[in-house]
Amino acid sequence: MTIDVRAVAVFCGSRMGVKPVYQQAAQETGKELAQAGIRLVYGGGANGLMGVVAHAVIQAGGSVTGVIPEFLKTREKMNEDVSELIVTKSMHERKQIMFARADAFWVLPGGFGTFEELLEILTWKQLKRHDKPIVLINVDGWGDKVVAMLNEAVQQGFASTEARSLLTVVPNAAAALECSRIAESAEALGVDVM
Ligand SMILES: Nc1ncnc2c1ncn2[C@@H]1O[C@H](COP(=O)(O)O)[C@@H](O)[C@H]1O
Repeated sequence: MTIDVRAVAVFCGSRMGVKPVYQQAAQETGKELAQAGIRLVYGGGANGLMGVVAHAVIQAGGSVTGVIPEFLKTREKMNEDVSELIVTKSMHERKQIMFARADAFWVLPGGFGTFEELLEILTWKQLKRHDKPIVLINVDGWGDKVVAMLNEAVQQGFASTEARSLLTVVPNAAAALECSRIAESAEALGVDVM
């Protein structure tokens, strides 16, 4: 049985990064979500890869919820083109709303903010605050060092192999979609695929 993932939160850079392949992957991700009828939940900005993903969803006829704190409206260039725009009072409120609205979390290339979002959602899962799929889309090896850092934490005895297995690493958005659905389906069946 496959359960529909209705909304995916995508964490990614508010900058473009240096390789064109990052933008291509962001575009592909947006298109993939729209074609699958899955709503994008994201940080609400028009800048960087965040803006590229949102634009690609909109272009492909999909739905987008942007969640942006008041203080970032200018800095991250609030995206007025989205289907639903939520302006929050704080970063904490933004995180809470994005968490509540998403059935899965996908991570594309990004900077410190993206790392923070990934680690927070992963540690919430480690602490059993949720059981939603978390998928890192490892565009052109971008995530290799992030994954190496997590593996090193296990090797040094600071994290369990079980905790490490809560993050799935895939090469592209099509694979992210597939494993998000498999994970949802397995949860419904009570099967442990992690
Ligand atoms: N400390 C943070 N917590 C949550 N989100 C954050 C934080 N710092 C920045 N962000 C947001 O993350 C995305 C991407 O940031 P990059 O640094 O470009 O990866 C952006 O929406 C930030 O507002």
